[in-house]
Amino acid sequence: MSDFSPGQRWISDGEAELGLGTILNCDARSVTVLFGASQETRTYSSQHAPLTRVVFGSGDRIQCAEGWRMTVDDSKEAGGLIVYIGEDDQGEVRELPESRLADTMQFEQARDRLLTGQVDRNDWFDLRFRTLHHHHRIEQSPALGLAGPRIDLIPHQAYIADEVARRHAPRVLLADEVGLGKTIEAGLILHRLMLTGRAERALILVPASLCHQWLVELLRRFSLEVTLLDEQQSQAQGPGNPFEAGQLVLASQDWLFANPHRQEQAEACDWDLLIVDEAHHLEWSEEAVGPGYACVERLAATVPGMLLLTATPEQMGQASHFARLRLLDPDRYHSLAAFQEEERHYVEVAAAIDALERLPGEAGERRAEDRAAVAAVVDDPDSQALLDLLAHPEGDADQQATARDQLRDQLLDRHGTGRVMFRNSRRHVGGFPERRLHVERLDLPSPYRRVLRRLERDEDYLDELLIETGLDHPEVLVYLDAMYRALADDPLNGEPWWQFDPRVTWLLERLTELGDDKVLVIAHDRETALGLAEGLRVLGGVHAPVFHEGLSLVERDRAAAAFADPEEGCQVLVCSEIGSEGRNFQFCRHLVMFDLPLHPDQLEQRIGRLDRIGQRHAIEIHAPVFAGSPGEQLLRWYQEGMDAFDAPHGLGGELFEAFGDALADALLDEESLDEVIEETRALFDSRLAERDAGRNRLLELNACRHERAAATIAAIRELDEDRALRRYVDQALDIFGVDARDIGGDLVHLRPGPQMLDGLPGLVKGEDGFSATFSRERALARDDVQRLSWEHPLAREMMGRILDGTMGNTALALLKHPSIPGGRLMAELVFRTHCPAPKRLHLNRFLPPTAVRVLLDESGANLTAKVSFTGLSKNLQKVKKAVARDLIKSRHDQLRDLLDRAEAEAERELPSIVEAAQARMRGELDAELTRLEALARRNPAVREDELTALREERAALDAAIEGTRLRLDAVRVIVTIDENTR
Ligand SMILES: Nc1ncnc2c1ncn2[C@@H]1O[C@H](COP(=O)(O)OP(=O)(O)OP(=O)(O)O)[C@@H](O)[C@H]1O
Repeated sequence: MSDFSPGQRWISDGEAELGLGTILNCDARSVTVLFGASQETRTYSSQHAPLTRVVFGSGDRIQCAEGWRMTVDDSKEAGGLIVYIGEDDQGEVRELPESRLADTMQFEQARDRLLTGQVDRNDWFDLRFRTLHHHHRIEQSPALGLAGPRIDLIPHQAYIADEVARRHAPRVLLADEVGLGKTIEAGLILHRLMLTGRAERALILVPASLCHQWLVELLRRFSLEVTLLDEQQSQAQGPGNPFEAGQLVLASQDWLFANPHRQEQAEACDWDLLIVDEAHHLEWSEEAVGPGYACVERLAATVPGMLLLTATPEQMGQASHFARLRLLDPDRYHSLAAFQEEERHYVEVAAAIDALERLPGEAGERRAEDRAAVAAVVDDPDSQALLDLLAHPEGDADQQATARDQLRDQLLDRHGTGRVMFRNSRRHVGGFPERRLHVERLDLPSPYRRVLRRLERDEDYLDELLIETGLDHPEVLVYLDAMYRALADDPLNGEPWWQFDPRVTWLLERLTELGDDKVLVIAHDRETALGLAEGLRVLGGVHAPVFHEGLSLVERDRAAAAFADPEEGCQVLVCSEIGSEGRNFQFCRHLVMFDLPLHPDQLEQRIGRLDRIGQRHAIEIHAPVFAGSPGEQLLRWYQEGMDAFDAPHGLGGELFEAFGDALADALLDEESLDEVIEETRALFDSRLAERDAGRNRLLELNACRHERAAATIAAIRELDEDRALRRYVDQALDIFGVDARDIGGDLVHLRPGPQMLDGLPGLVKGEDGFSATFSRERALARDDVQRLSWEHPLAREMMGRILDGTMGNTALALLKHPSIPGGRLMAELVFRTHCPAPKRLHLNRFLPPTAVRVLLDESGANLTAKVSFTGLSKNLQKVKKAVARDLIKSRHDQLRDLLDRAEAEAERELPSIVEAAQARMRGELDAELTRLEALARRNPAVREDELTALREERAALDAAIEGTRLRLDAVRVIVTIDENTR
């Protein structure tokens, strides 16, 4: 006999998402149900229909198909149908037959699901509670967003990422020396902003040659999937705005800067962050603004956050450097003259910081001098008090250490470009390999000699040559092969340059000598690189891929990969100057400068391909030069004028500006060259001394504050070593149906199981899955292995699905306990704080969803403090769903009562949660606000909009936290059974 009658409301146990069903017809064999909200009809066997009758009780809110709502007081039955009686929102008493209930009524809340008999597996409930617990912990970690990426923990990077990513709409210039990890820093900042909800959309503009490297780094190291956009992709997108194609869009500067229509489309989008790599190419001068600069300037006017990356900020001159700072903050950087004046003052500040480190020191003149040096730059009573404490001869050592740190931080905060620009140098970071220069003097071959001799004899010939070749000065003198090619019409210049140029045979010999060692060759010009590769092939049978700006991305990546492969790869890669910029070749230690660049920063860029984090050997720089040629003079200028091959010093740009023209004129005249070298050296030495004392010293001190870096790294390590992660992930994978197999060596292979829930990142049914490890070190050693962390997309997806969905929000379990008789009921309820606020406020750092657990026995006594979640959970036994549903039906009213009581118990906890969150928020933001306000009075690098944003943020957070409510998140019914029940 069936219990069904037409018009009754039932819900599907297996497909609750269909919504509320209505019985259409039924007989002894089958029952047909219409699910109106989803327009689906299902027919089941009457005996085994997976359906649960929906019955509401007193206090439940229900909705009529016409839209009005009421709170149920009572119910009656008429012709097999329930009629609910209660008050509508106007206070009017109404009746509502169940057949008139809205089809769309949601059963997502734990209470509704439980009372309509929808119970999940017991272990899902466990996982839900644990998810809430861990999520609450992780969201408050100071390492959030920095702990997941697969990178080594390097202090200056951790410091910059933490300092920048905590700011509102950060706008900074990341200007570490070549190869110190600016891409990694930008990736970390982006990752943290994304994870904390402070940024959702970013546009990343990089030179074409680096697009693929960025794409791979962001994916492999940060698990960030970006959309690579080019003209072909844009056209394939159809008529819409192609920049809307993804949250993170990566595009080549070469493409965008040349394409006004695409620029307009990029500007029309809402971005939170703009990242521009190799930003020294954005040219600006008072007379002319380059197309790249103009494009970025327009974007900068609307995009709130901006990261500009360059290793050589002054490569295009100081004015151009200033112009880039202006992009970041036009109010602060309005006058180049004022900026230069400010920079002069940094020497004084750096001296004060050095003096500070020595105080109190021995009594005497030195102490007085040091004190005076600090006093000269201190102009407020607080700092003065710190100085007094520090300089006191009998002061307490610990207090003095704290005062020293505080005063140093204040001085760094208040002076210089430190807030806007971060520049770490090798000198400051330490631990980089030695560089060794090997110069090979070769005889000038006659075709080159012919022209140079004539130049020496005939003063007018240079002009003629420039016109004839179309080359610039001094390129025509330094790149003799290019000059030779340009004179191709000369009947004497019949054979290709590489046939007679001794650098080619010299290189072939070097390659043989070096055996298996990889060799990177850089030549200034693309034609030289191509010709050289041909020469190597024809004259020596050596295959050398060429890497230059004319190649497509795919071709370039193929060439780089062919070189990188440790076993199969070729020994040598020939690159042109621009083609190699930003690329990672630290697996190689021999660099051949086939010729020399004309700008010291380009020289440094070349060496930087190898001298990068991860380089384990001394770097061997091989430079073949023609004896007595302009190329050799240029080498002397670099070597004798500025020790350019020894280590980066960041002064090249200034020296080039001062002496570049004189050098060009002196390349054919040894005597005047000696003078240029002497003058260059003098300026270099004095700038070096100033740098150590002044601007760069300040920048360096500011680019990595060691205590903060250490604290950030400690917080990351804490998450790395969190043993709960492995337990949690194992449990979650099991529940989501992912097979996890230990494959040794700290590795686990994850494969989709037959019952896997769909849509997990990296796991597609029928495919193989991926290998992963929890160990940072293992993940760094193996590119093919992913690193599992709390921030891995798979962990985040599983946690998100649980927290945002209904999974495990109801359960029923049995408890067998010697001291509790059978047949008793308990309810374990988990309430969760609910505090709606815009994502960008990142409210979770102060008040992440917080669980309040309440355990009641059937009399309503609160057992929460006596019985812990884990203590209880491990003694519970699972039960079949059908049995669970019957048990719930039979204890319906009692359960409703317990749910109401529990709510009142939980509410008692709310004020202390709110108070604590408010205290945390105020403690942190008030301190930050006070610091910024104090700073803003002295350092114009603090933007007014930063202050306003912080004040608004504090007010918005205060209001949001104040409005926190508790909601029932999950409920588990526990029924006790006798000891001897099996
Ligand atoms: N924390 C890190 N962990 C692992 N590898 C790193 C880390 N930092 C940097 N590297 C590696 O060092 C190399 C240089 O880093 P990156 O490319 O970010 O430097 P850069 O400063 O942007 O260089 P360039 O000035 O040439 O553009 C890259 O191969 C990068 O993967």
